[in-house]
Amino acid sequence: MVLQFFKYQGTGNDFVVIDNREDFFPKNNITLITKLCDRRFGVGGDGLILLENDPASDFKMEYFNSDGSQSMCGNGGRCVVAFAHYLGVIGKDATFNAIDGLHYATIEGDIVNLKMNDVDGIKEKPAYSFLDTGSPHHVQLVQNLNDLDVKIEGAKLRYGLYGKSGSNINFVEQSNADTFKVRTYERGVEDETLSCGTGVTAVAIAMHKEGKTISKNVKINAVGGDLTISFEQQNGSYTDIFLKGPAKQIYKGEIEC
Ligand SMILES: N[C@@H](CCC[C@H](N)C(=O)O)C(=O)O
Repeated sequence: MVLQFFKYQGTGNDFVVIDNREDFFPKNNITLITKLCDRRFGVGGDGLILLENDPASDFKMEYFNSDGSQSMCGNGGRCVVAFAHYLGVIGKDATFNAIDGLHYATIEGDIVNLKMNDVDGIKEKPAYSFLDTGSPHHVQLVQNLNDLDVKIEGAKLRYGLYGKSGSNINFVEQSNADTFKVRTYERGVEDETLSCGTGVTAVAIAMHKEGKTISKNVKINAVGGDLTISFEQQNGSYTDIFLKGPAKQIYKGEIEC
């Protein structure tokens, strides 16, 4: 089988993206998914995204981590909106279904502003917060973020604290009143990625909840680029959450599978 693919990145979180509106892709074939995401034997990427038809919205995003597991991906969501725009499936805005439900997004140039689901049930512990922004996230403030071995320290927490299903692990350092540097260990990739959209969303909300910032327009410097998270807060719940930043096509190609 020859597969046509596109490669996208959102602040360095990179994805193999496939137009599956004709429903040809064998989604149960985990070996194929892991091969496509393999950086030596395949195309390479932190995950695979299928754009599909959806009866209730403009399209559906099926997201797979590079190990074949599934969850919500914020940067993937921004990239699939850019892909839908490139294909002519959407104009300047879109609604699409994902594993965590319906999302709204706008696109202007290569900037995608993606609405995330409301967040509540934030668990605050002395050393960290845990919350779900479509995917589960541990958020922990650290000193000397640049010197941290994120793969080693992230894996310890991912497996040690969260059992089999695990969590993504975000390490954070505050830069100023409304800006934070973030490095993320992603479950399903089992390594540090250059950016994680649901992760930086979790960081912005956790930092606001912990009182580290009073801003509702939080700036994040991820390793692969900058993102902005805006939100409202009502009775302990976070609503109107938007994740904004660049999403770009890098190249397209074909692979024999
Ligand atoms: N990179 C993603 C998150 C992808 C899912 C995550 N690895 C999980 O399995 O929970 C993002 O941008 O949000």
